Amino acid sequence: MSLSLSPLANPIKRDGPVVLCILDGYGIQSPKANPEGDAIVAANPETINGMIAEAKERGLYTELAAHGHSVGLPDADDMGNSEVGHNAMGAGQVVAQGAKLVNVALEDGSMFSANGWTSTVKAAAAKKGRVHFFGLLSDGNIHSHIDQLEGMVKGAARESPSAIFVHPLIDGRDVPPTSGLIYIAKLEAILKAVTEETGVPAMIASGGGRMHCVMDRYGSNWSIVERGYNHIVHGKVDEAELVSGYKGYYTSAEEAITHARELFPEKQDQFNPPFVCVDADNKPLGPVRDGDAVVNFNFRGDRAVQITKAFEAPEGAFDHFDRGVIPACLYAGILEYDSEAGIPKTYLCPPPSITRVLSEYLCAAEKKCYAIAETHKYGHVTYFFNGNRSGYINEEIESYNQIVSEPNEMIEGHPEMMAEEVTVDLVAAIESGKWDFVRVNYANPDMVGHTGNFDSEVRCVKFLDQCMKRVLAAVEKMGGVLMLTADHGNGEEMMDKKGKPKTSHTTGAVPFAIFDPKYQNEYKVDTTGIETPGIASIASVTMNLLGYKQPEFYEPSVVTLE
Ligand SMILES: O=C(O)[C@@H](CO)OP(=O)(O)O
Ligand SMILES: [Mn+2]
Ligand SMILES: [Mn+2]
Repeated sequence: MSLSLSPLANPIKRDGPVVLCILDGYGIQSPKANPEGDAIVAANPETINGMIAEAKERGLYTELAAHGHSVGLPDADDMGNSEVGHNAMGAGQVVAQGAKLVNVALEDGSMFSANGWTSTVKAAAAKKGRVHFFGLLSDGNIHSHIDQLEGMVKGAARESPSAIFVHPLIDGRDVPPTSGLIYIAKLEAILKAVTEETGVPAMIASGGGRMHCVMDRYGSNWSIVERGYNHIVHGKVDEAELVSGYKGYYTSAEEAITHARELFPEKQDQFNPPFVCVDADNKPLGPVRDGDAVVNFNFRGDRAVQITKAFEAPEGAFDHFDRGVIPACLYAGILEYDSEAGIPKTYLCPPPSITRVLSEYLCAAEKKCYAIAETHKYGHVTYFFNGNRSGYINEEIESYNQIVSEPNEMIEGHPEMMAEEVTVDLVAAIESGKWDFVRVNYANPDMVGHTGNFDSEVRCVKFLDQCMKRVLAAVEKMGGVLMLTADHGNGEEMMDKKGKPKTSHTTGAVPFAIFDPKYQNEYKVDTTGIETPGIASIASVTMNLLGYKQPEFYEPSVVTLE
């Protein structure tokens, strides 16, 4: 199939660029949610609301679905997330996502006969090695799912390894902020049943909070990865963690987490310190040894790539931290995380195949494309947007810019984050006249949303509104067109029904508004005949605004040209 696009008979003509502005986590509250928790409404962002009001008046506005089946998730009520949201916007197609593919491979058993499994778990077990699983312990279904872990632990036990060790990272970001012990109890029950039924000893060996141990992304803070590597591989808790009476070494995960809660009541699960489970002689239960298999059970790539590098890079080819004595283990990821870079080398389930993405078409049409975000979301507008591929499609006509983020992701005290720097760069890109298509992700509403701090979220939305004023002015000055939208909801639900802080994403729809100062009624936003208009439609709209028809297999455009 060729990548050439057919031109529209009557394309709209504008001098300036087409801009896609993604306010990450900026959703529309669903009627079921707590209205008191809507920080976006509370912030009353005048510029954004004014722009949306104008778009509504002109017929240039709609709401788009950004969760569940609209973005390829297994269940209709799965909340949205950045990976699937940016995949959908950038690919124009809804593909069955990793969450679903892993479920299928577990249900039909194909995971257990594939090479990924036999060359790691089965191979280690055959030599009486042990099998380790590490990853995010929850049913958030954004990075992982506890049911998938259960399926794999059971599958591993059937191979009769000498032991199974799980190193859970507690969540509190995709599930309620301090719900970790609920999942730990579920996991303990699973492991107990497996041990009783198969005779293979299965236990929790170490763990920690996801944002403090292991799950950094885009190289923002490698010390998070180091901390996780140390508790998983070496059964070691860094000295710096042993403060205020925290011991680091406990007889069970429950004891460790309970103690951390008593000592640090203000910490959410996401930031729980690392712990290592020890026996009666204070020896770690399950550090990684030569010949063991290690499975990362997170299916989403952004926060899985760095720890994978730490496991896979040979001696001398890794300089992010000192890994100590590196065990010769057999490592696998549950899914392939980066197809371009080939990470990981071994995986248990093939990833979704996301091909023929918007960027490929635009590059083939020689449209000049610019992408920008701060570090925490940089890969979202590049790697996720391009179908989980790192790097450029065509470096000669594309430029991707990363504004370096503060390494701390708990930014409630500084909800402005790097939005000012992003705005300065974005305005310059729009005004440069160099680009046909500019895309930007503003991280704030989502990242601040994950702190569960309502007032910070309000402050962040107010600040973004100031930024948008300058962005819209630049678009107007250049005679361009801007689409304002989001990848999923978050900031519109900062409290649950009981008024408690809510840190997770939502199932809310997102706004889709077109700002087009030179508009002369040439087209309209029109969703007639589209059953559930979703954010995957945005790729088609982008093509239309640039003068092309979208390919037939793309989701229908929500724009009709007159
Ligand atoms: O922070 C993350 O990893 C996820 C939530 O788990 O958020 P987002 O999908 O917005 O990146
Ligand atoms: Mn997001
Ligand atoms: Mn998020």
